[in-house]
Amino acid sequence: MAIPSIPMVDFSCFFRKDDGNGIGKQKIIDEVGKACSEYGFFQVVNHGVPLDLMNRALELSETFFELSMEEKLKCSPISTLNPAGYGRMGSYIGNNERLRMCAPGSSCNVFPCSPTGYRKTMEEIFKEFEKVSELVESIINEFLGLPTGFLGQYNNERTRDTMIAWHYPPATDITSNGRDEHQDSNCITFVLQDDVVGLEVKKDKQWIPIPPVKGSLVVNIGVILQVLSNKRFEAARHRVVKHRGRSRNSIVFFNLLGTDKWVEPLPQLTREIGEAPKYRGFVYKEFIEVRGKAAAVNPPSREDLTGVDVYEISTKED
Ligand SMILES: O=C(O)CCC(=O)C(=O)O
Ligand SMILES: [Fe+2]
Repeated sequence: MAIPSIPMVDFSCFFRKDDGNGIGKQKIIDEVGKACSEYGFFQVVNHGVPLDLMNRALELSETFFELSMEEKLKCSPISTLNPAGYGRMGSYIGNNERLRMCAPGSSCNVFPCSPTGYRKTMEEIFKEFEKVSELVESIINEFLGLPTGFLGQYNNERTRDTMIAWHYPPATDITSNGRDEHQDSNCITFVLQDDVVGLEVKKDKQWIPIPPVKGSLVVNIGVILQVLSNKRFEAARHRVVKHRGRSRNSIVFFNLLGTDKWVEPLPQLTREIGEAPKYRGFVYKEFIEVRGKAAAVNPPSREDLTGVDVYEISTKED
């Protein structure tokens, strides 16, 4: 049986002045909506993030992760509560590594002096990711038939957004595990991958590889949009499998919600059209706490498996 592939969408008409009567944009809105409903994933080209900036960010990240451990550890988070900085998954050398950053200008950011220009490049691409995430959010807003600008006004705290540069050393005989199967706990995620395969999405119990395509970004839906959309969209489960011969670098941008936000299936997609909500409402930070507690019980790498199922309203009759 042929392995299906996730849809590729071209956003160029959103950057042209001559889209006639908007037919081109409507086609893209429909394609994005269909991809989010069927896969929770798509790839996008002509998204507005400059290609040379994407290449530079990946190259500089690769150079950073090649530095000595002593140098990299100088970028450790400034406190245990600090989200930004260098970290390894597990304690042994050769394991997956990451450099996490908060919004440019945030006092929690820790950047290396070398390679030169790394900080500037990462801050630049962070800003570009913010723009493309606002565009995708507005496309989703249209597809769901919400009042113009509704999702943008609801999800209006950009200071919480996060970006992670990942480095996955090659697979060994002991492990090929890059990231365990998980759902993202945010609204929308953007992945810039280098040319090494590894990212996979689960669809109908089958793992579908997401091939690297030069100049493209991978977009995936997080659990918050799954709840808001009353499960019209699924936050697909995905994982990273390490390559046998090569290391892989990616830069992942997470569009996150303010921690005090109330999350529930939107009334426009439930009450107002006579549809039963599939989830109970919750405050976003409550969900983060639930996940944190689960992580304390389960091995930490399984943390992301805890989804929003705990808020699901059972439709079975007792
Ligand atoms: O590195 C990647 O391609 C994806 C990583 C990922 O799924 C995540 O950080 O949530
Ligand atoms: Fe993820």
